[in-house]
Amino acid sequence: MSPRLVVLGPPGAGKTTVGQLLAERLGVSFRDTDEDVVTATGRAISDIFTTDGEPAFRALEEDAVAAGLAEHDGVLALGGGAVLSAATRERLAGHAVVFLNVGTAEGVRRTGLSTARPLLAGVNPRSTFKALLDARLPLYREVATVEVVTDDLEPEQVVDAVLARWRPSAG
Ligand SMILES: Nc1ncnc2c1ncn2[C@@H]1O[C@H](COP(=O)(O)OP(=O)(O)OP(=O)(O)O)[C@@H](O)[C@H]1O
Ligand SMILES: O=C(O)C1=C[C@@H](O)[C@@H](O)[C@H](O)C1
Ligand SMILES: [Mg+2]
Repeated sequence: MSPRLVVLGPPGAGKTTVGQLLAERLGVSFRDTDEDVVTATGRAISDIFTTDGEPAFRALEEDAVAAGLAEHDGVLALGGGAVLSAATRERLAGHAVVFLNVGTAEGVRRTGLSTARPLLAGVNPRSTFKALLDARLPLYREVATVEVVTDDLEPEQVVDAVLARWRPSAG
């Protein structure tokens, strides 16, 4: 079993929003590794980050991604930092992987009103977001088979762009 599509990108790129819409359009189910970590631990992601630290969250996330890739046949959204794991990047080889990109200004705008994102909770979310994006862009691109820049698109338009460019050659 293998996901039809894996969706990744930075916070606010729309992995959850667009991933759900993509699943609806394709008539398949949606799964989100952030949600899987919350379900498995019974804890909020911000609590895991604050109490146990980021490495503990990354270990849980790596397991959630491996399980999702092995068990899920619909659309699988990964946490924004999942690509930081070399093991995860290796596991993504051969999958249809959509990179939803978003620039700093729009990414901060979309995530700015939420306190649920521990990595962006500091004093300067803009510089934090930019640093995160700079560090991760090569990693997202290393594993992606399709990239869509979402800044000027509504979620349904992002879905249209993904479906227009994704060729389901792998089934
Ligand atoms: N293309 C878009 N245009 C406008 N708003 C968007 C778009 N995509 C997502 N949003 C909005 O941005 C916010 C963040 O979207 P979403 O939660 O889907 O991002 P995410 O990539 O799953 O983030 P995270 O990494 O934190 O899980 C939501 O309020 C959502 O409605
Ligand atoms: O970009 C990140 O590192 C994160 C994104 C979210 O999806 C969550 O996985 C968590 O808040 C960390
Ligand atoms: Mg999400």
